[in-house]
Amino acid sequence: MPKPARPVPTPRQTALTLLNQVLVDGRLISEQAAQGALTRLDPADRARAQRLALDTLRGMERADKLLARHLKKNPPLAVRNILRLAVMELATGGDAHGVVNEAVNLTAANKRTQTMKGMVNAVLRKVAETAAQDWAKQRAPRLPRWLRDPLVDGYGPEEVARMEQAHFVGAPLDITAKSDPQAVCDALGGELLPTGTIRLQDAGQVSALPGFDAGDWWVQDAAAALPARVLNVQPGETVLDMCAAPGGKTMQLSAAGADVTALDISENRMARVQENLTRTGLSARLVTGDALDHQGQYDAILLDAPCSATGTIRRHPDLPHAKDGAEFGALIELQAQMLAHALSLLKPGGRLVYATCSLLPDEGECQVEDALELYPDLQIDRTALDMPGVDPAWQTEEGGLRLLPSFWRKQGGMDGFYMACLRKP
Ligand SMILES: C[S@@+](CC[C@H](N)C(=O)[O-])C[C@H]1O[C@@H](n2cnc3c(N)ncnc32)[C@H](O)[C@@H]1O
Repeated sequence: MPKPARPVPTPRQTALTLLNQVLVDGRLISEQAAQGALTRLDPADRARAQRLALDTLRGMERADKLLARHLKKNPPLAVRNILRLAVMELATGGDAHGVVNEAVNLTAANKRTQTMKGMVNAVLRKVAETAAQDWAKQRAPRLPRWLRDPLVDGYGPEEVARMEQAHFVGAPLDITAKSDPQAVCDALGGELLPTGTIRLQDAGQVSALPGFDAGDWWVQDAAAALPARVLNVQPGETVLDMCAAPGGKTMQLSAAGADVTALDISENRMARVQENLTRTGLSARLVTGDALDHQGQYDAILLDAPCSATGTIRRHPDLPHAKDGAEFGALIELQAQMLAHALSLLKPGGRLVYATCSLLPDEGECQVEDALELYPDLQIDRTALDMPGVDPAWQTEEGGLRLLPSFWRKQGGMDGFYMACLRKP
C-alpha cells in the first residue's frame, strides 16, 4: 500500500516551525524559506505563516511580559513559542476562541508537550481577557544588548528608542520604477516620496500588482535606492556592481544606460539577478565569483558590501533573535579588503560608492574614515549626496550619508543604511 501523503501544515504550524528554528538554531527566516521551509503551502498561506512568525518575533518582549503574569515557571521553549504566537494574535485582534483552540491543539500534537495543553489553555484564556490593552501599554520591544549597546554609543539612547519604535511598526512596500516614477505611482495608487521611490502602505501580493509582469518596477527600500543614485552613472559608462545579488541596484544602474558588470559570489543569488533582469527587460554582464579575485578597470563602482544587515530589522525582525554579533568582526575585515580591492579596479578619475545596510558605524563611517587615512589621495565627494529629498543633516563628519529607520517617521520610515562617494585622482 502506498504511504498516505503527509498533510500540508497549517500556517500556524509553519509559523511555529519558523519561530523554533530562529530561536533554537539561529536560522533566519529568509534562509529557511530559501531551503524550502514554505514550499508545501499555497502563496496565501505562505504569506500568512511568514507574517505570523515575523509579528511574533517583533512583539516577543511584549508577549513574554503578558505571559509572565500568568506563568508560575517558564515552560520549555517549544511551548513558550506556542504561547508567544497565540498572545501576539490575541493582542492584535485574533478571534480568542480560534486562537486558544489552535494553541491547545499545537501543544497536544507533540508527545513532548501534550501534558501541558491544560496549562496552555488556562494561561491563554486569562491573557485573552485584557490582551489588547495590556499589549498596547508596553514599550516598543528593545534590541538585545549585543546590538543595543553599540547603537547607544553611536547614536544615544533617545535615537535608539526611536529606532526600536520603527522596528516594531515594521515597513511599507517600497518600489523603484524602471523609467517613469509618476506613471508607476499613479498605476499603483501609491505615494511618490521626495527621493523618487513609490511607497505603498497595504500592498498585498507583490506579483499581483499592476506592472509587475511587465517589469515596470521592482521592490527596493527607499534607502536602498540611494547608493545607485549617489553614483549617478551616465549612459555608456563602464560600471561594476561588486556585490550585486539579488540585483536591485544592478537594475537601477542598467536602467540609467550604463554598461554594467554585476558580480556576486553566490550562484543561487545570482540566479535571482538574472530573473530580475529578464522580468524588467534590462541587461548586465553577470559574473559569479569572489569580488576579491575580480580584475578589470571601471569608470564607476558600486560596492554594496556584505554586512550585518542590521538596517533591515523593520523587515527582518528575526535578525536580532537569530544572531549574536559573533560573525560581525569577520564581515568588517571583509568589507575593508573589498574596499581596498575595489579602489584598485577604479580608473583614474573614477568614483566608487561604498554602501552597507548596517546601523553599525564600524561597517560604515569607520570603514570610510580608515580608507581616507590609508589612501591620502582619495577624495570624498560630498556634493554627490545633494539629491532631492535627502536632508543635508543626514551627512556625517567624514562626508558620508547616514540613514536610520527612525528617519521619515511620518511617511513610514526607511531602512538603516550608510553610503559615501569616493573619488580616485
Ligand atoms: C548586501 S547584499 C547585496 C545586495 C544587492 N547589491 C542589491 O541591491 O540587490 C551583499 C551581497 O554580497 C555577496 N557577497 C558576499 N561575499 C562576497 C564576495 N567575496 N564576493 C562577491 N560577492 C560577495 C552576497 O552573496 C550578497 O549577495
